[in-house]
Amino acid sequence: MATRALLNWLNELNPTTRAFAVLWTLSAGVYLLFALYRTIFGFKAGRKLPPGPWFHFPLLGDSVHLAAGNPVKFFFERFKRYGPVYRTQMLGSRIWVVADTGALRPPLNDQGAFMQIPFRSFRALMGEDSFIRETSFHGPWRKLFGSALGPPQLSALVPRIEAVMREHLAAWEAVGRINIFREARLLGLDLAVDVITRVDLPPDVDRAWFKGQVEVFLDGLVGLPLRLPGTALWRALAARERLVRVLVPHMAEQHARFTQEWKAAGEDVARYAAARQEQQTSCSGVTAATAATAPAPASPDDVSASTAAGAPASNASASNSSSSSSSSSSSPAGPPSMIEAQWAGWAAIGRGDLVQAAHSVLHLLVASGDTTRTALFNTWALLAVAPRVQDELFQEQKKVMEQHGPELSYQALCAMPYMDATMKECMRLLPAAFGGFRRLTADLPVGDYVIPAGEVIWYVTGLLHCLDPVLWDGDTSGYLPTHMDWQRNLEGAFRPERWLGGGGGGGGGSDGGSDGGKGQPGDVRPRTLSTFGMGSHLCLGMNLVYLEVKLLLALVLRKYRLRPETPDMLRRCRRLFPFFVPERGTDGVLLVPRAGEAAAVVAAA
Ligand code: HEM
Repeated sequence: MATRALLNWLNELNPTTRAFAVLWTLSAGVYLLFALYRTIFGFKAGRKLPPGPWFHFPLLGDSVHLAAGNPVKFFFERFKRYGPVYRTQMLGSRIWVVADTGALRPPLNDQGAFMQIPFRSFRALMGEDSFIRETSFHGPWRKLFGSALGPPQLSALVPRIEAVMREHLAAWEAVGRINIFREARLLGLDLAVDVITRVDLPPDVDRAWFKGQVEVFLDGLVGLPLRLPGTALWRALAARERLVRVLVPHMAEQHARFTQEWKAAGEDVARYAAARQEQQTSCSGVTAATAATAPAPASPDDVSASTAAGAPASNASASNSSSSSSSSSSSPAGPPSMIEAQWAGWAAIGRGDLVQAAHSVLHLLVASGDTTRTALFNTWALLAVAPRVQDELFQEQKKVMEQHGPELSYQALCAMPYMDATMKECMRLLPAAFGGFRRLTADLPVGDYVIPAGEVIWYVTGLLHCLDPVLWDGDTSGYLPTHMDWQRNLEGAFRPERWLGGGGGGGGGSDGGSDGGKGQPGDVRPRTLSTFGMGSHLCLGMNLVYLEVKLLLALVLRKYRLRPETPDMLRRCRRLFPFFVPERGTDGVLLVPRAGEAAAVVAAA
């Protein structure tokens, strides 16, 4: 009956539409059969495979659900249904979400797995290879990269970061408000291009044009893998070509210098790192590498290492070294730059050519561009709706100014425990990165299940924070546990004081000697902060990001209160994945001068 009705309907269509309908139905059928085949027979028999939803939207998978809704809520629902390991689909890739920190430990420490972002669009733009997977020299390479971001280097970066920020602040002050979403992106781009990567451009290339092309490139990274004219990936690939064309001739000289040094070090990362460190010590009189290399935490859930490294170390000797940590303009006798560290990594796997060197600049912009802007925006967004926290921060700034004067030096930035706590709390509630991926090279047992070698696993930051063994009591009956429900209970969820408390909920005072913040009995220090990764690939830019966000907040909050033009901006926000995108027109924040208060403090200081 139904078949006859279908045939009649088809007969009534014009030939072109009919052909199209038949083709579409056939391809949908083939796709479904293929998906079924892979699900049933795609794995070796005899293993208990983790569960997952039986249906996924073709190509898009769970990105459909995630695009409109709170992703933590979404993953928490899945966790309730399937437990700590389940199958999902994202942008054409099958992925296994793993929320069991014990099971994550080996893969996150490069045992039976390597780092790989599975999204095809990302791989098309960034390439398939990565030297970061090479365990034989990953340790020395981390040391090399880390030495470009030690306390002396960070200290030297402060004035540059501040100059860029002050320029932006002047523009916001002129109109008395900030569109925090757009402005965070522009500021993030300026910091990534002008300060972190320090791209040096030929005089005839417009920097604004260059940054515009970088934006197009970044926009194509996480999207549908469609290389069709007009798609984000298509435009990003074209932007990449243009950027590389500009960079290649201009960086030839610096790259030639690097190649010479690289050869002199026997084309070995450890020896190159040692040689650079030697030069650095003899140039500036300080050894940055020891403090710079954040040690990988012993285990993924041992976040004490990651949280301890989550802010510039207060006791680090912050030399006022003027040594450059720039990429394009550093001299070979100075400390290594981040880009040189990248080049060493590529050269070590036989990719030391100039074109790859230009691609490395883009890789560094990816590592630092959207992540930094998301950290800036997420922090602003939470603070704008939390006047209590703003006031606590202002009180802390008053003390910092009394002790260090009005200048925002590296030392002053290291003396802000409540600000550190606020940053961590923002990164816990609204992580600037949604986790990391590993491709398994060996079967991974998780509880009763086994994920086969070859599959991709994903630790979802927000879910791990939700299941924090210290904050979560195991109750799955509610909407979301209070410590993550910032959309409906901001005061209960957003509590920087947690990070100042000890294990028993003692409130402020025990972290770095702060007396800032009003702790409550429930303010227990969280165990999990995975925003910057876990295990042996813990983010190397973490201290830099903390420094940037703290500097911006100090600059703004010393003079202004932030007041959102749309007070329920956070609740109205629909798009949170992969980055928090507010509803159009709701991200305006007013700069309300602190009038006499601020002026009096500055005068006293
Ligand atoms: C808010 C900003 C940032 C966030 C949230 C972030 C997050 C992360 C995460 C989650 C990882 C580990 C990935 C994994 O385990 O799969 C990572 C690694 C890394 N990040 Fe960041 N990142 C940020 C900013 C930066 C910046 C500014 C830089 C450079 C200046 C940077 C450089 C790196 C590098 C080089 C690694 C690889 C480390 C390794 O493989 O040993 N990141 N980042």
